[in-house]
Amino acid sequence: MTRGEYNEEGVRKAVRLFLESIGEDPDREGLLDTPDRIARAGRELFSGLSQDPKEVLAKRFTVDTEEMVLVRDIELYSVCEHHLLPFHGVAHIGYIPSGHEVTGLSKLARLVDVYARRPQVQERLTQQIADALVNELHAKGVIVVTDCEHLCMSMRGVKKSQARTLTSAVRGVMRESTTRAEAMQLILQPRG
Ligand SMILES: Nc1nc2c(ncn2[C@@H]2O[C@H](COP(=O)(O)OP(=O)(O)OP(=O)(O)O)[C@@H](O)[C@H]2O)c(=O)[nH]1
Ligand SMILES: [Zn+2]
Repeated sequence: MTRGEYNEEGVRKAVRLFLESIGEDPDREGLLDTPDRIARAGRELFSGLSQDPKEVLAKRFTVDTEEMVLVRDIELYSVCEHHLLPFHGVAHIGYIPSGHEVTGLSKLARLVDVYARRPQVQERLTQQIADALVNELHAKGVIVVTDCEHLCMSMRGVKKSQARTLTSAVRGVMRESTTRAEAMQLILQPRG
């Protein structure tokens, strides 16, 4: 299925209809600019839909290592596809490069955003990050762990504000127990 372009006018109309439908007056002063604000904010919040992870990981360089690279506590903000409410937390990404080929550290954080800035479920987000590192960077092994709070579980519904959801995706040589244990130890290590 092909995706459409982001349509600001469509979002403006939908937000106006939404406001009317919840019993609000979209023409009262405080709400007059809201459809336009949401249309502009949505362009940013859902920008990942039009971004290609290949481009994010296209620039690479060589470093004399085939040891694990791990960036942890990468902030992430996404929107759950069931309620369109935010879920947010952190991603930890570890990978073992292939042929000394690495990506810039910031690109790992950009990769998180490519997949987070779209309607998501946490499990898929985690897997997509891991798969991009295998497919585009040809990483020999990858571990991605995400740790998030879902507002659909805290501000409504079951209202469990302390609940955190952790999901992981492990690929290639990172599945071996010693390598995986090393990565988990780095992820769980208290901040120094
Ligand atoms: N597996 C998974 N579930 C999610 C995620 N984000 C939200 N959910 C869940 O999606 C489910 C949707 O359940 P439904 O029964 O269709 O919707 P609902 O009636 O609004 O459910 P409640 O939240 O239990 O009130 C809920 O259990 C949410 O907690 C996610 O990233 N992964
Ligand atoms: Zn939800």
